[in-house]
Amino acid sequence: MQQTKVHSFPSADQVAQALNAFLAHASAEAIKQHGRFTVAFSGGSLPATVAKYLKDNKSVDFAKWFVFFSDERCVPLDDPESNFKLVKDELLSHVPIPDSQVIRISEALVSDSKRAAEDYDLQIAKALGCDVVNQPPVFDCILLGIGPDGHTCSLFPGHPEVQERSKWVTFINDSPKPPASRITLTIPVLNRARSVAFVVTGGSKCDTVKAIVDGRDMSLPAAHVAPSEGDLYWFLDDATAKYLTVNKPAEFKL
Ligand SMILES: O=C1O[C@H](COP(=O)(O)O)[C@@H](O)[C@H](O)[C@H]1O
Repeated sequence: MQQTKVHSFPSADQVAQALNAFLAHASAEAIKQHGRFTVAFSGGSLPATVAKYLKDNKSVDFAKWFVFFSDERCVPLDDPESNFKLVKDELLSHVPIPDSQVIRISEALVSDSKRAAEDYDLQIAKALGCDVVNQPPVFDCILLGIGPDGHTCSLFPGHPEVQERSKWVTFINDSPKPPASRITLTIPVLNRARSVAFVVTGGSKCDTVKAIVDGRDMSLPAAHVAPSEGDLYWFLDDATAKYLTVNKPAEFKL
């Protein structure tokens, strides 16, 4: 891992402003270096925070974005539980990302999570032009949330998917948080990204964030996220970061 950078801001609104600056910068750098920006979104509370200012940022070249999902619930794409629908409603419907560059779960396979995961793996390989066996995917940025139980993506404490090291996308049919069937990126993929950013606001997960960031409690799946080459960011509000003893500047510097 290059560096862990923890930022804590007085309000969730300021977290959204910092994320806007962070993603505009990460996007511009990636496009300068290799002509596109590949970014994976989580669901839950994250898309609204990420999109709040970003959706109106005219400096971002959204036409060169390729959007993926760090996890997805196995439900139809218009279901309120769908992470794709969340990201679409918050961001994709407001910015000019070509639909063909939004790599989503195959709706025809949502009743079979194993096949949906295999298919998503192939879709990622095709979109990124990599060989899934020999060239595992390297995303420019992966945006992650956490649950109060320390889950991230659909990697839940005590579940075998957390230990998956050979597949890049796997599936779960007994998620403790509904819906039960999901697909998810695995730890090796998260740890090959050029940058990973956790976004947590609201205060209710302050103990969990403390256990992950300060405690490195490996019983919590989010503590396994440690990009080998990339940087790891935490974008927090003060209510969530209140127990952290690490340095946590309230600014994001380019
Ligand atoms: O089920 C999920 O939960 C996590 C956390 O969601 P939040 O609403 O507590 O922020 C989310 O990151 C993940 O993508 C989602 O599928």
